[in-house]
Amino acid sequence: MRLVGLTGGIASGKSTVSNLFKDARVPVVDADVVARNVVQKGTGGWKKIVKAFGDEILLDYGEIDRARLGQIVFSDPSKRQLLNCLLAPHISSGIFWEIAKLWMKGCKVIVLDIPLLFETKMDRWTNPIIVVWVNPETQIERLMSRDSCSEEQAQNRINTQLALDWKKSEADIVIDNSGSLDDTKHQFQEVLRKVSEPLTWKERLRSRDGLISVVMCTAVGVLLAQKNLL
Ligand SMILES: CC(C)(COP(=O)(O)OP(=O)(O)OC[C@H]1O[C@@H](n2cnc3c(N)ncnc32)[C@H](O)[C@@H]1O)[C@@H](O)C(=O)NCCC(=O)NCCS
Ligand SMILES: Nc1ncnc2c1ncn2[C@@H]1O[C@H](COP(=O)(O)OP(=O)(O)OP(=O)(O)O)[C@@H](O)[C@H]1O
Repeated sequence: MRLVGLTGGIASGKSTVSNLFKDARVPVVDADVVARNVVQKGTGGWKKIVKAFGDEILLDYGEIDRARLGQIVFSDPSKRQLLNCLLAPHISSGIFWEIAKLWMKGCKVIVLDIPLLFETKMDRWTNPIIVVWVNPETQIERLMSRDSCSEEQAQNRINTQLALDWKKSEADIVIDNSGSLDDTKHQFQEVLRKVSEPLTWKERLRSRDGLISVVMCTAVGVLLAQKNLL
């Protein structure tokens, strides 16, 4: 099994690229979706947030007010760290289960779309690592327009993550998403070709079919050895 890391900066275009993978029928685990699921009303993550941030963080129907929580944590590093610590175990086990489900289905290449891949050190588990990069002006423009926020708010959010240029320097593959969507789609074709290359023997061993083959071969070997001994 090949775990492909897909990361970048806020609003750099990860979801745009992960949609291209989905269109190409490559399964994607989206950490933002996992992070949303683990704080749904009544879950362990939800209880921790309510305990730490109080009832004021809830909407009328009991779900977390994400916009409000975002305002708090993106303007206060200690609160952000608290939220990260509370949710990290839930998010990593959520991602683990999503991978396990796809592994059991026999998927050989899985894309992990994780915004904080480097920050959470999950880059250790992925190879290759794709970084979706944009130039700073485009990033801030797209973030302001998507989230209807001020330049200051957008810059604050960007500053909460490791520098996108540093992430780019750590990448195995870089997609420059500063241009048009067609330009990104064009680069994506080459990326898809690379991630779809035949698995290495290590990756094959980690796949469901590889593990089944190893277990079968071992069982046959043990049976043959026993037969020879009798
Ligand atoms: C702060 C929250 C409530 C804001 O929710 P909202 O719906 O407005 O944004 P959403 O979850 O879609 O995230 C948008 C982007 O913000 C960035 N981001 C999210 N959390 C963080 C964080 N803790 N630190 C830095 N950037 C973050 C990511 O680039 C992400 O793609 C939410 O992002 C959250 O619960 N974050 C903590 C969980 C987490 O770490 N998520 C990232 C998964 S690796
Ligand atoms: N090549 C492009 N041309 C024009 N707009 C784009 C392009 N790529 C992405 N966008 C727009 O920029 C915004 C951010 O893109 P996207 O949501 O894919 O980023 P993201 O990295 O997934 O964001 P987040 O970190 O918040 O999850 C979206 O509104 C998207 O429609």
